[in-house]
Amino acid sequence: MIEIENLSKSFTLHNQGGAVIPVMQGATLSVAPGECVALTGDSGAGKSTLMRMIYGNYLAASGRILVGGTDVARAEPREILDLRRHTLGYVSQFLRVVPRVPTRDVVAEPLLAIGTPRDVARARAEELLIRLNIPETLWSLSPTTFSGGEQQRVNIARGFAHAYPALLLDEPTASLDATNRETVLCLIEEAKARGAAIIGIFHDAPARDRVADREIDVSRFTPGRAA
Ligand SMILES: Nc1ncnc2c1ncn2[C@@H]1O[C@H](COP(=O)(O)OP(=O)(O)OP(=O)(O)O)[C@@H](O)[C@H]1O
Repeated sequence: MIEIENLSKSFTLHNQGGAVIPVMQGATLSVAPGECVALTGDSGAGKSTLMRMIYGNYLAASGRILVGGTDVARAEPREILDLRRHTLGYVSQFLRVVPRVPTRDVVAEPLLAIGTPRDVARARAEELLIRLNIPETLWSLSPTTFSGGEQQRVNIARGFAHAYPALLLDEPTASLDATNRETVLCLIEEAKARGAAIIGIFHDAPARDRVADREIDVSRFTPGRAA
């Protein structure tokens, strides 16, 4: 479902004389449907950078990133948007809040975007909001004023609303209480059971051990570092 071959990436620091910093070299990995692969490695190894390249936020210098047959490294912006709409979900660490949109619609939006009937999309959104303990009194409010933890749970609900065939999870259990953490782990297990290919970053080691089938140490792709 996800196949990454020989991926390299450098950052050009335009505000520092155009210095070119290589951060990744020869990254290769694949994730099958129903499998969860955890990215590990020290801080600065390149875990988030790899995830952002898979999502099409960062351009790769060379290599291939196949997600459901689309090469993200070479895709047109329109293809990337299509891929994100139908195939590839990304639960980042922070909710990007659109002012004035009610929480229920923030969560339902990925389903509405692919033409799901409004009542079905709303029912799924409500199911997730209940599971993630967002009180019903908040559903009609914009999450702009929510606490950090509430925003994170809305973000997770949104990320799991549509049954994406491929899913990127950046620290999905970070700073959650035990009950909500358990719910997120169950959502990941359910996504695997329906065949989603998942790549995750989990600093929560017990969570990683529970849901990940394999670990890939990204340090082995860091230029100048031994694996
Ligand atoms: N936008 C950027 N511009 C320049 N350098 C960057 C940029 N983003 C990341 N880097 C560099 O790329 C390297 C990898 O960073 P990345 O955030 O992917 O590491 P990480 O493994 O996710 O670390 P952490 O566990 O601390 O989040 C680091 O050396 C970082 O300084």
